Amino acid sequence: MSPEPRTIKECFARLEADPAGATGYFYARLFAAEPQLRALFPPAMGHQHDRFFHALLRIVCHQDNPGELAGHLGRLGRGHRKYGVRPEHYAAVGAALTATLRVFAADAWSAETEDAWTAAYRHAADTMIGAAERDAAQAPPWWAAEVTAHDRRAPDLAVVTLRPERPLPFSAGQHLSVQTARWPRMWRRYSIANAPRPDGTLRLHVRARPGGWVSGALVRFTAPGDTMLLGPAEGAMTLAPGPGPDVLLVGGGTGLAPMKALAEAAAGSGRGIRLLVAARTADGLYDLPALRRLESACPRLRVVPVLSRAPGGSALRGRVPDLLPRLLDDAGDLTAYIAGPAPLVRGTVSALQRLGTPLQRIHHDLLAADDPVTSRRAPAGTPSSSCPPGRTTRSPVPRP
Ligand SMILES: NC(=O)C1=CN([C@@H]2O[C@H](COP(=O)(O)OP(=O)(O)OC[C@H]3O[C@@H](n4cnc5c(N)ncnc54)[C@H](OP(=O)(O)O)[C@@H]3O)[C@@H](O)[C@H]2O)C=CC1
Repeated sequence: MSPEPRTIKECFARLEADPAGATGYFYARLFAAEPQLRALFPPAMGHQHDRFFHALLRIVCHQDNPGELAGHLGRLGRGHRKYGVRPEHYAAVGAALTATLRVFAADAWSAETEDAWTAAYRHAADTMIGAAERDAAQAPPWWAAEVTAHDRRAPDLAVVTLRPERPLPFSAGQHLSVQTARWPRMWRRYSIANAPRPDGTLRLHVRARPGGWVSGALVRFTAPGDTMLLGPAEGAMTLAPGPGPDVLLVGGGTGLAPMKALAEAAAGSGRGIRLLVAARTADGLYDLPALRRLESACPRLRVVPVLSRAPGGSALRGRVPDLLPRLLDDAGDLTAYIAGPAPLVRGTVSALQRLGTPLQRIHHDLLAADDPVTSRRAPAGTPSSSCPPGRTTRSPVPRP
C-alpha cells in the first residue's frame, strides 16, 4: 500500500470510534458555514448520517483500488444529481470534512495527513462532478411517475404500480430511489419487481415499517393518480445476457420483488429457474397467485413457497438455508440470487457455499432491514476490501 492510502485509513479509523459524533459534527460544521445547503437535506437527518459515513467508508476502503473507487464515485456522483447537488457545493463539504478530521483524528493529524486527505477529497469530488456532468447529457436527475395502481395486499403491505412520464431504463434485479410528495427530500430505495415492459410501467413491493415515514406513506397514503419522483435504476444484481447455468432465486418477504423481476427476465432464456419464496405464514405469500400464473406461462420455472412458522397449502415448512440440501442436487452448477431479511440472505449464502456453489456465482443485494434504506452492500462475490487498520464497526461486504 502506498503511504497516502495508509495515512487516510489510519485517520479514518479514528472516526470509526465515534461515527455518530463525527457525522453530527460534520453536518453541524457544514450547515454553519453554508446554511442554504440544509434545504437539500430531509428534515430528519439520522439516516443521512449513516449514509454519509458509509459512503465515506467505501471511499476510504477503495483508496488502493482505483477501479473500485472510480466505480463507486461515479455511482455516487450520478446518484447525487437527484438531490440537487451542484459542483460548487463540493468545496464546502470538503472544508467541513477536514474540520471534522482535525477534531476526531487529532492524534493522527499532521501536515502530511492533511495533504493526503485534501488530495483524496479533490480526486473524489472531481470524479463525482465529472460523472454527474456526463450523466446529465443523457438522463434527467429524476423521473416523475404517476401511480396507476395501488394494491393493498396486507395491512402493512402494498404493491404499487408506477408509470414514469418518460422511459426509465433499467434491468431486472435493479432498484431505484423513490420520493413521495408527502415527505419531500426523503428518498428510499426499492427494488423494481418486474422485468422491463413495453408500456414502461414498473412495480414496487412495499412493507410499511414501524415508524417508517416513506414506507408508511407508500402503503397507507398513496392512491392512483398520485405523483412520485424516481431516481435512476442502480444495482448489479442482474442476469448475464444470453444462455447460462440454471438459476436459483430466493426471495424472503418483500425481498421477493427483485426475484420476481429476475424470474420474468430469465423466463425466456431457456434456463431452468427455481424461485423459493419465503414467508412466515401463508398470509405472507402476498404475490403467490401472480407467481403461479408466471409459472404456468413458463415451463422451466418452478415456484416453491416456504413457510417458516406455520404449515400452509402446498408450501414447504422450514427455513430456506435448512431446506436447500434436499432441494438442490446441482448446487455447484447454478447461479444464485438472494434478497430479503439480512439473516436469511447470510444463512442462504453460507448454505449454498457448503453445498458447493462458487461464491462468485452467488449474488445478493441487501436492502437494510429498516424502512429507510441506509446502506447497500456489495454482492457476496465482491472481493472484501482490506481497509486496515481499525476496519471493524461496519463492513460494505456482509459476512455470511
Ligand atoms: N421491498 C423491496 O423492494 C426489497 C426488500 N428487501 C428486504 O427484504 C426484507 C423483507 O422483510 P419482510 O418482508 O419483513 O420479511 P419477513 O420478516 O416477513 O421474513 C421473510 C422470511 O425470511 C425468513 N428469515 C428471516 N431470518 C431468517 C434466517 N436467519 N434464516 C432463514 N430464514 C429467515 C423469515 O422467517 P422467520 O422470521 O420465521 O425466521 C420469513 O420466513 C427487508 O429487509 C427488506 O429491506 C430486499 C430487496 C428488495
